[in-house]
Amino acid sequence: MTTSSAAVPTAPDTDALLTVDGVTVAYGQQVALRDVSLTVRRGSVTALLGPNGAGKTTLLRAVAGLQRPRSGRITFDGATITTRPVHARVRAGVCLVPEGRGVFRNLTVRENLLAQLPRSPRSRDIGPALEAFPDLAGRLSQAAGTMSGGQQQMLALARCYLSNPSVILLDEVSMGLAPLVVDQIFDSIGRLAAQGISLLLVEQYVDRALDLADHAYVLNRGEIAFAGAARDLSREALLADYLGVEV
Ligand SMILES: Nc1ncnc2c1ncn2[C@@H]1O[C@H](COP(=O)(O)OP(=O)(O)OP(=O)(O)O)[C@@H](O)[C@H]1O
Repeated sequence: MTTSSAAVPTAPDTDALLTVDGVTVAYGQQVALRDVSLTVRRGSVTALLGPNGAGKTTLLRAVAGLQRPRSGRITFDGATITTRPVHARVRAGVCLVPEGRGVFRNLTVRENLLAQLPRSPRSRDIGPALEAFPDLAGRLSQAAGTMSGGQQQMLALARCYLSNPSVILLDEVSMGLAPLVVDQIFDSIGRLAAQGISLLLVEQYVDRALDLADHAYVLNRGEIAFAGAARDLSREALLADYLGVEV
């Protein structure tokens, strides 16, 4: 019997940390994601771009376990996690910084950080977060809701960081912040990436996202319109070719 070249198995993508494979998500009759596939490689930054309503938040929520796909598969670190509950995904190393920050406004900075940790007293150490986000160290007793938007966003990042993630899903972390503060946030997430944490970055500041990213995907109306190297995607091409906006 002869073997054809088509029968040669392809090597598994050992670089892949997170894989979204043919995922469809619908809200009732409305399909928000249609057969979407995406890979986040170990130690890489992946930008997920697209217009309002494209399905970016829905994709992050599906990966985090907040939205059940209608079909398709999500794998993380070699295991299928499509139907695993949120807390199991956090424990495995998947953390979401949601749109709107997701900090407890009435709790202090210290309480917000402690709330991220397991109950066991031995593991109640918020030191690593304060080392990574030193601006929070002087604000431990301050109610999170009384801090600036940028400081709250830092706290949201610090909370994620404490769960010792392998991948952080960032949903428009720069939303509503002044340009100088956006710089600080990007510096912080650049430092997380430099530590080897993979990032899946949904961002309205396309240029900044593409500067930081290795890979990029463009979602449009629930479908992938571009997948490739971030350096191959300019802001102009994104607008003109994928979103149909004259530039
Ligand atoms: N809870 C929901 N119920 C019904 N439809 C929803 C719900 N959440 C999102 N959608 C719809 O799903 C589609 C994708 O929304 P999604 O928020 O994922 O897009 P997005 O790309 O993150 O947009 P934005 O940049 O505005 O946040 C949109 O048409 C939206 O109206």
